[in-house]
Amino acid sequence: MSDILEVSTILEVLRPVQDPELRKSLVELNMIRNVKVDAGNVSFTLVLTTPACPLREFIVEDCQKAVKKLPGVTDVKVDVTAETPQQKSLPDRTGIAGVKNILAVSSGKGGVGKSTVAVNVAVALAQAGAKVGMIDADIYGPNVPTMLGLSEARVVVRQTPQGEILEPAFNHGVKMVSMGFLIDKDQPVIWRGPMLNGIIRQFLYQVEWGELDYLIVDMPPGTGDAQLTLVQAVPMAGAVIVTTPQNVALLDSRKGLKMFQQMGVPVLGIVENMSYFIPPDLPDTPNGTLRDRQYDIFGSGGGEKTAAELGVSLLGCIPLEIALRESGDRGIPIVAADPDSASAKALTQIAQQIAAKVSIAALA
Ligand SMILES: Nc1ncnc2c1ncn2[C@@H]1O[C@H](COP(=O)(O)OP(=O)(O)OP(=O)(O)O)[C@@H](O)[C@H]1O
Repeated sequence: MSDILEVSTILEVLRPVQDPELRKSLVELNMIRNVKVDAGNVSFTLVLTTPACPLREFIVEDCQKAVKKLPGVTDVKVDVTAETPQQKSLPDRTGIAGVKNILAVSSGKGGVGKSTVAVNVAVALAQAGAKVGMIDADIYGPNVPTMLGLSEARVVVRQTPQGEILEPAFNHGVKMVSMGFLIDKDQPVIWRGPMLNGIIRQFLYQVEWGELDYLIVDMPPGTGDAQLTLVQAVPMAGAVIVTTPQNVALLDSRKGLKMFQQMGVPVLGIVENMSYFIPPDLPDTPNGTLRDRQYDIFGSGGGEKTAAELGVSLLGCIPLEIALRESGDRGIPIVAADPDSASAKALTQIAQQIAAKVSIAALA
């Protein structure tokens, strides 16, 4: 039998079996390893990110069912182990020359303020003296150019002996390329997998980034193929997950966290956006200004609780502030437009925490 059953055949039948939470192939997630075939006996290792995975029995059963369908298979043995992100090696990912740390800013859902956080963290890091680049990979709503005051910018393509090189746009101390530069704002775009992968690779490897301390990637929301392509392409120093108090406990953030962990990318922490509301322009009262008041519209403490449950840090909470939206629309990020505002202070502290966590992770 051993001459008919091959390792590649086993992997082929296992390919449709998905991680139930991420809804992605176990084979593509590199969770199936060490496949062995001895006559009709098949064995392999299933590598989880946590030994306490509540769905492990289901996953094992799905794998066994898939392999047992193959003619000639008499027994399927699945060894289950867990590998923490730090233990994972990244043999197939190529770094970008001159770029020290690539960071992903992601969210489970759209509209939670992911781009706002990514842009302000980038500008805050640049204000602190770091060399910073940004890739706006949000195919659904590439709004980083507007937020950085670069909505009219276009990438310049230069022909070099090594091929095409893109010159990034630059403002507020940040170099940036965006999906928005490539598309007509009024035309809906249907990105096909290979085309999107090509552009992502071009943004990573064919941009004149020069020396960068941080390259921040504003990811598309969710955990789809584009996200997977990005995390698989380059070695990322860490990921930051942005959420709102209402979404914080939802499966979306958990899924994002799991995707990064599964792909060996350390999750630096969660940012809770729109945590509370600070009313503007309210009169002074004998007991101080009403501006000092904060309204916990969506309740409080959710981010902290979820971060603790998921075993990651809460990097900070950003208030819902009209000035933050206005500064984004005007193309002057709040950390530059009004550094003393509550949201700017929160964002600057978040940037400092990210920088600290990246350097600690680099020493580990
Ligand atoms: N804390 C906040 N206070 C006020 N407005 C905010 C805040 N955070 C984000 N916004 C506004 O909410 C809108 C959506 O934010 P943003 O574009 O950053 O979200 P996103 O998660 O990147 O969305 P998408 O997935 O659509 O790209 C923007 O108009 C932004 O200015």
